[in-house]
Amino acid sequence: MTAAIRIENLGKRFRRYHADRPRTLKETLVSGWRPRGKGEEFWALRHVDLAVAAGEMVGIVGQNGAGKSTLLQLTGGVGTPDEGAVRVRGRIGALLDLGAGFSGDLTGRENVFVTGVAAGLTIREVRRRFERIVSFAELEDSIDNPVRTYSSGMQMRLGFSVAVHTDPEVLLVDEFLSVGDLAFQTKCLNRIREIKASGCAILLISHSPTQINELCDRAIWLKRGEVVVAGLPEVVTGQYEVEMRSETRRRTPHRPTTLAASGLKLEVNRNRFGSQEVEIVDVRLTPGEEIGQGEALVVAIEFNAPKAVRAPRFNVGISRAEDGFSCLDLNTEVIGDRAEVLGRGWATLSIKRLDLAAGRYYVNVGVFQSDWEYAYDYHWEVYPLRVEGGVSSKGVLGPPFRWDLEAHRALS
Ligand SMILES: Nc1ncnc2c1ncn2[C@@H]1O[C@H](COP(=O)(O)OP(=O)(O)OP(=O)(O)O)[C@@H](O)[C@H]1O
Repeated sequence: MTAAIRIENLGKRFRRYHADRPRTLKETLVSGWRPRGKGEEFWALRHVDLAVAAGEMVGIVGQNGAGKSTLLQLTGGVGTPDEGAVRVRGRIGALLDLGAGFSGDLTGRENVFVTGVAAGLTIREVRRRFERIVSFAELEDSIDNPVRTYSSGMQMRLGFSVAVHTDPEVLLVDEFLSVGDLAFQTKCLNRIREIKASGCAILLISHSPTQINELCDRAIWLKRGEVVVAGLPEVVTGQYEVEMRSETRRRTPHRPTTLAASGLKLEVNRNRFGSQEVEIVDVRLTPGEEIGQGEALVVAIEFNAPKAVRAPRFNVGISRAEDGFSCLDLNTEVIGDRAEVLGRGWATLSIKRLDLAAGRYYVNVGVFQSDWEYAYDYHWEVYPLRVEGGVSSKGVLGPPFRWDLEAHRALS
C-alpha cells in the first residue's frame, strides 16, 4: 500500500502546570503559598503508528484530552513531534479551526483568495472555483462584506467551503458537524464522500460513533495519547461506547429507588444511569403509552439542573421490547444545542408520524454531556410504548402500504 499519510512511533510532549495552591487553612500555614513551578512534562501522544492510503478514511475517537487534535495538528505540520515522524504525500486540506485564519477587515471575497492561495492554488485556480466556493457556503449576498461582520457560523461555512474546494489529497477533519444546520451538514457530508471517492486520504475526529461507522473504513481509539484499539469502525466504536457506559456507571451517585412523576420506578444502575447534574424529572408521551400505527408522537422531557450546565444534549430512542433492537435514535445535536440550562425546563421531541410495526417498545430518554462522554441522566426501558394496528410484521417499520398484483393469467 502506498500511504498518503504515514505516521510512525509518533510522540508529542507538553508541560502541564498545576495550581499548587494549598487547599486548607492548615496547609496554607504549613506550606505557605508556593510559586507556580515549572510544571511537569507529559506525553500528549505516544507510540502512535498509522498509515492511511489514498481514498481511505480513518476515524479517531477518544475522550477529551486524549490527543486527537494533537495528532491531527502534527499530521498537518503544526508543531514538531518529540518522537517519531509523520510523512504526508500531497496537498493537505485542513478542517481544524474553521474560519480562524480569516482576516476580519478583508471581505469574504478577499479572504477566499488569500486562503485559497495559502492552500496552494494559483490565483487563476481560485478564480475558476470562486463561484462554487461561495455558492457552497451560501454566502452570495455577503461575500463582499468584511468578514468581521459575519457570524461564526458564516465564517465556518466559508472556511469549510474553501478547504473542500482546493482539491486536497489529504484531508484532516475535526468535528465538522458543528458547521451550520442539518441541511448544510448533509451537504458537507456529501462533499466529504465525494472527496474521498476522488482518492483523498482522510483523517476524521468525531464524537459520533454513528458517523464514524457510516463514513470510515477503519478507526482508532486514542486513550491518554496512545492507540488502545484499531480496526473496523464498528469494533472500535463499540468498545469505546462500552467504556463510556462504564464511565457513566462510575459517576452515577448512589440513591434510593425513586418514582418518576408518572409513577414508574427508577433504579440507579439498573434502568437509570448518570451523574444527575441535569436530572430528568418527568417524561410524558402524547397521546399516551398506546398509539396507533402512523400516528404522531410527542415526547416531552422535563428536566432540572440545580447548577448551570453548558450545552447538554438530549436524546430520545425507541427500542423494541422483545430484543432491545434500536428502531429510532434522535438527539438535539442537529439543532446546534449550545444553550446553557439552569433550573427547570422542557426538551420536547415531536415526531410527525411513527410508522413502526405494531408491537411493544420502550422510549429511552437521556441527557448527556455535549461530547457524549457521559450521561447526566439516562432512563432506559422505563417508559413503555405500544403501537397498535396494522398487519403483524417481523420487520421494524409499519408504513402505509398497498399491494398491486398483476398477472397474465389469474389462478382460477
Ligand atoms: N499547547 C499545549 N500546551 C500544553 N498542553 C497541551 C497543548 N495542546 C494540548 N495540550 C494537552 O494535551 C492533551 C491532548 O490534547 P488534545 O487537544 O490533543 O486532546 P483531544 O483529544 O483533541 O481533546 P478534545 O476532544 O477536548 O479536543 C490534553 O491534556 C491537552 O490539555
